[in-house]
Amino acid sequence: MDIIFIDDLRVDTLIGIYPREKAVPQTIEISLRIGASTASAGASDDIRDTIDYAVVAERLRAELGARHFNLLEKLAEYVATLLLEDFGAQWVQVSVAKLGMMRGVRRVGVVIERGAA
Ligand SMILES: Nc1nc2c(c(=O)[nH]1)N=C([C@H](O)[C@@H](O)CO)CN2
Repeated sequence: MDIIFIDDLRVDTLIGIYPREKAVPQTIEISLRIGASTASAGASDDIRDTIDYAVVAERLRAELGARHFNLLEKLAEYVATLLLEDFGAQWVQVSVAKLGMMRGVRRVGVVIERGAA
């Protein structure tokens, strides 16, 4: 399977189970592996024949900037569903990380895979 990827996309969103996390946006990092055939864009050299990673990034910033999720698991599920249903991905791996949440830990997060590899 071909892969279109985005690494460490920074997005501001309300995320977390604590009252402060529901009121103050945090910056999270999202990394995506988007499984989709790139053969037709590889032949045509036309952006309309592929999943435009710039459009994906802007869509995620807009969607997540307007929402609150308690858990990273739920946010990752939301992103995976969006990529499969709205962007026509066949398979996705979604990694979502919070930064500096715990003393002595750089990042914490979840990685999920959805769709058919
Ligand atoms: N598996 C998870 N564990 C935790 C999450 C989460 O989203 N998934 N979230 C929190 C708090 O919101 C966190 O920000 C406090 O450090 C705790 N554990």
